[in-house]
Amino acid sequence: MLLLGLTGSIATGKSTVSSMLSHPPYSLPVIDADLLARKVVEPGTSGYNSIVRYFSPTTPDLLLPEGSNGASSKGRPLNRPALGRRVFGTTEDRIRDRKVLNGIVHPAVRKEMYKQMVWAYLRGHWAVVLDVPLLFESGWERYCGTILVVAVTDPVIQMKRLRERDPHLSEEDAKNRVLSQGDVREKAERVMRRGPGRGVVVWNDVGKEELKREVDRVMDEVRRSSPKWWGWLLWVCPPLAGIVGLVSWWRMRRVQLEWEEEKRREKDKLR
Ligand SMILES: CC(C)(COP(=O)(O)OP(=O)(O)OC[C@H]1O[C@@H](n2cnc3c(N)ncnc32)[C@H](O)[C@@H]1O)[C@@H](O)C(=O)NCCC(=O)NCCS
Ligand SMILES: Nc1ncnc2c1ncn2[C@@H]1O[C@H](COP(=O)(O)OP(=O)(O)OP(=O)(O)O)[C@@H](O)[C@H]1O
Repeated sequence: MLLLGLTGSIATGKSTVSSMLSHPPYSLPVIDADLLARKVVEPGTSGYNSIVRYFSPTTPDLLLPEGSNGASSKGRPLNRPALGRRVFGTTEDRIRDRKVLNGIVHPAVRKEMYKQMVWAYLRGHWAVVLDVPLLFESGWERYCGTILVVAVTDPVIQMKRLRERDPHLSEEDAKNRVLSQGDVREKAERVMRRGPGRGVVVWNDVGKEELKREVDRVMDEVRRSSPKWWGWLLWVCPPLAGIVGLVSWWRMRRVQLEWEEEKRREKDKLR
């Protein structure tokens, strides 16, 4: 089964693309990391308790008021925009707090993702989509046979779509969110290093019709490098699937390390 990583940056169109991939003619199962990241911090979970322990002394509005939607005997839900204001941004304390939050949420999300991947494999799907906004930042890159980056060439389009979709965000909040992630154009360049069919970019600067055509174009490329019959062969022969998975992991790890080394060298030159 092909692990098809789907990433990009905030509001570049990942959810729109994942919805296209989950419908015919693709009908692929989608594992949505954002959705899981919400589930693992619901009141009563250990993720919720850790967040409340660390953030509540310094964030008075961390929880939604009593009687709000989702409140139960297990506690009041997190006030996500307030927590977002605490962790998104480029100052030292925001970066530190973001790391703390990631350290609480990411391991729990990974566990849920493993469970859903096994389930998709048992059901015989030729591929499963891993919709992970922070795919490169969280180290998932090497596990994916193919990575699809949804990108826009113009950051103004990204900000405009973000503010139209989330009108509750101020311009500063929206900027802080965009700046909290790696540049999507750099992600697009990075993914191409993986080679044809292993790294693909869907450009999403124009309308949704054009986006659909872009998705069809890149999925043709993915299918050519990972045809259905190959998926079936791996399914009926789990040891072969294990070997192929290991080889792919090793090759993609090399691509990842080479990229990181190159970026380190570039930074050193600027010092
Ligand atoms: C800070 C939180 C509570 C804000 O919640 P809110 O509902 O306002 O935003 P939402 O979760 O829908 O995220 C929107 C987008 O922000 C970006 N984003 C989310 N978390 C992070 C992060 N830690 N670093 C950089 N970007 C992030 C992603 O592109 C995401 O798609 C929430 O984003 C969170 O818990 N983040 C930490 C967990 C995480 O990394 N989630 C991403 C997938 S694993
Ligand atoms: N080609 C397009 N033309 C016009 N609007 C678009 C296009 N693609 C996406 N959008 C809109 O832009 C907004 C952001 O798209 P989407 O939610 O798919 O992004 P995302 O990358 O999943 O965001 P996030 O990282 O916040 O989850 C949505 O309101 C969506 O309808």
